[in-house]
Amino acid sequence: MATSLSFVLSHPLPKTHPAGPHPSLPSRRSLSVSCSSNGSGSEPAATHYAKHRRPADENIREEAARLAPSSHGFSARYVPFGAGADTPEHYSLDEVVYRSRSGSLLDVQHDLGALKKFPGEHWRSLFDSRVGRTTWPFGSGVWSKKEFVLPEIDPDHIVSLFEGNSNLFWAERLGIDHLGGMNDLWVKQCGISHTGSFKDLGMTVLVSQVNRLRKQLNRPIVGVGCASTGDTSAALSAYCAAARIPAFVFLPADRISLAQLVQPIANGATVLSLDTDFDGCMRLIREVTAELPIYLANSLNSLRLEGQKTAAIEILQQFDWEVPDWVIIPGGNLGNIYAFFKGFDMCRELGLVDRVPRLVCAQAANANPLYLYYKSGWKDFKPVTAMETFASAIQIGDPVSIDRAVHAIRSTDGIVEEATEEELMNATAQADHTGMFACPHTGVALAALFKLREKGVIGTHDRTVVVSTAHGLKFTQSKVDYHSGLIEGMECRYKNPPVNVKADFGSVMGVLKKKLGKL
Ligand SMILES: Cc1ncc(COP(=O)(O)O)c(C=O)c1O
Ligand SMILES: N[C@@H](CCOP(=O)(O)O)C(=O)O
Repeated sequence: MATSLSFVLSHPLPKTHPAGPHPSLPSRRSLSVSCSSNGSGSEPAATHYAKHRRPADENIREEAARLAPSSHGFSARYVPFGAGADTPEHYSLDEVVYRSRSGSLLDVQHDLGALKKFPGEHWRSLFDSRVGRTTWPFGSGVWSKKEFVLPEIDPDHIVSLFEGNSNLFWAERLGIDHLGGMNDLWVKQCGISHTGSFKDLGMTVLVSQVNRLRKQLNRPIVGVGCASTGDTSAALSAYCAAARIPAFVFLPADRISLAQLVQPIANGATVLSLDTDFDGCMRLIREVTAELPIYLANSLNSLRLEGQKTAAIEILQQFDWEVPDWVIIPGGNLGNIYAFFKGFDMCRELGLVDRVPRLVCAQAANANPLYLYYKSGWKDFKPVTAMETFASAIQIGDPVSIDRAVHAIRSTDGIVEEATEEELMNATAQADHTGMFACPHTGVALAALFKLREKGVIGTHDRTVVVSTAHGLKFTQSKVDYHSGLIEGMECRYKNPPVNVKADFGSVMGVLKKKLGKL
């Protein structure tokens, strides 16, 4: 068991753990410790607090560098997706590699043996102790789980905007009014985030690793690039701007929202608006990154998913490490559904929880290759040409992570559901009427929930989490269209258009009396 001083400083242990004391937080960094843990479980006298503010000329990154070790025995590497711990093919995370020798996807494989030296209770206490702090880099919901994410990176190379720690709220009225009295319905607000989507969780990890490659290992990486339906590019641009790394984004012209388009522009990225769809942009960025030393930031790069999986760990944490029954996630390129699976499964494997929830992947009917594959009994996967959908960020017909998604669904006795344009827009509007401001992708997940409730698959008292993937404010045009009732072929049943009224007392009173009469 580790006994070095530096290890103890970066790994507070439960008091009862034989490996050593559990310095209460957050001031463990200012402990004037002069001895290492002796493994006896007794509290060394030296663990008295001297709570000093860091010197005025030192920032939190420098403070972390002074106090934290850069390595502590945990490690991770790339392996072909689905490979076991004994695989002969593996790569250092410092290599620039996106595919295995046979062309399959890669996965980040952690040394679970090393992590298992500590019981689940240790990890639960450690992660809980870091929530809501400003200690670098643990103020981030992603980096507060650093040992499960990128254990070997030096905190000094981390590029973080203190992402994560997003709200998981009880959707009381939505459950009662619209879902037959569901009383344990929750929404994980991954879109209430720095750039307005869950992509921040993955991008902090990917850009941090690039920062390490450039700064520590002097690799000639000239920038980072992605194809995007709007959210990946926004996150990439923000994190690259924070780290002074050039960003290159390939966007399908006229297929993303104005708010999403303006994000990379404002953050100083090189924005290429291309006359093709997302799948076309994806093909181009893969060709370009094979040719130029531009690092690929799409979720084909499995580093991203290491950050995204922390949203699943956060959900468990927010439920005091109780496992929900269902988690519903909208799917496009299909990295995120696997990231959630990985987060949940890692916690099961390491004893933080004893099972995983059932996962539902929700797709827009206009871009539903996973749904069709699922319906075929997993017999026949065919990419589709994705049609226009209000859930524009998931308008993807040839998802890169198809194999990862199938694994996630099958391993959790999961389900794939789809939502038509009318279903997703109605679900969004209904949720909004209960106080949310859901994006259309969240609408897809909500519509899937409505359907699974109607079919009786999800029960009234099942603890269910809907993952909201982006902020509704990025997609206001869809709401304007809906509430104007101007969408061709759509009833817009829950529309609530503004009333144009003459600015005189009588007219205003007339409108209000009519309205009050209906309440
Ligand atoms: C807002 C939003 N929701 C859901 C998704 C789907 O995530 P994934 O591509 O990982 O399936 C994306 C991106 O594709 C997105 O931007
Ligand atoms: N919705 C995504 C599509 C690309 O997905 P990625 O996870 O592979 O980057 C986006 O916002 O661009």
